[in-house]
Amino acid sequence: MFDIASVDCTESTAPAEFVRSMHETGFAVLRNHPIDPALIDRLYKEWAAFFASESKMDHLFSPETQDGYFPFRSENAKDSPIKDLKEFYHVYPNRPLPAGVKEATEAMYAALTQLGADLLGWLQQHTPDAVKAKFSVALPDMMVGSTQSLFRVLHYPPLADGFEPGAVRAAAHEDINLITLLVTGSEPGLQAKDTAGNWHDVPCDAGMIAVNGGDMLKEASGGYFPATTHRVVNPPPEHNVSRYSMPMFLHPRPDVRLSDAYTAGEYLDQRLREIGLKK
Ligand SMILES: O=C(O)CCC(=O)C(=O)O
Ligand SMILES: [Fe+2]
Repeated sequence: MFDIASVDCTESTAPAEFVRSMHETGFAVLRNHPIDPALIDRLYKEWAAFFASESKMDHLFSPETQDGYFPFRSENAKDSPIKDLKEFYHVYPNRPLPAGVKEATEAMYAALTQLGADLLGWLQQHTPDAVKAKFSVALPDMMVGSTQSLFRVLHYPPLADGFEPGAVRAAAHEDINLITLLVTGSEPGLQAKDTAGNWHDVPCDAGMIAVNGGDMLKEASGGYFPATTHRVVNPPPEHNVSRYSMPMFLHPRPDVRLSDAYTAGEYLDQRLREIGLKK
């Protein structure tokens, strides 16, 4: 049974239901959450204009700081030889942003950081004591003072004629970080894999926020919270349109100890090399 909860954040049962779903499936979907729908709409409009403009090339990413614009086909999933069919922009705090998106993007970054801290509080509260004992500090405290969280704005363009066989919008992968808050895509396509290897559509209507656990949460919890494999499938030929989505990857401070084997900083460096974003 792979039951991704659709959690109404205003219900008293929300925290426990959220944590059950994160344990059993690695995913949960939030309704009635505190992120302003008008801000979500504004962001999608402003970023669509950015990706449609030639001036996006003036904002090419910096290999050192990893912020900025990553052109079409920059990234491959770990162990995948084929680049994904996407372009994206990486937002980090205290880095310049294109003028047309700056204000709303900074507001969204702050709002998702706050929501993420609240959700980590829910996880901390409803994790069994034996698992909690593994955390070097409480989960929300891992984020205090962190400037590492990454807000990624993704554009998957319509598929071009004759695109490389086997290429997909986003190949199967796990996220690296603690938890991801995904301001849901403008189009369907996100799927999560259960432990038997079956793929399930992640239910995300417009305005919902999908949450999933990453490798760092799995590492810190000794596997109690899985880092569920997910992917974005290509659209059917009769509906070949752009898709936008906006994941916020919550990253602890680099000095935070995840496990006996790794600090968060050591863990991140290793994974960025594997996905071709760092040399
Ligand atoms: O576009 C999506 O819905 C998911 C993107 C994703 O999984 C990622 O960027 O890690
Ligand atoms: Fe992902």
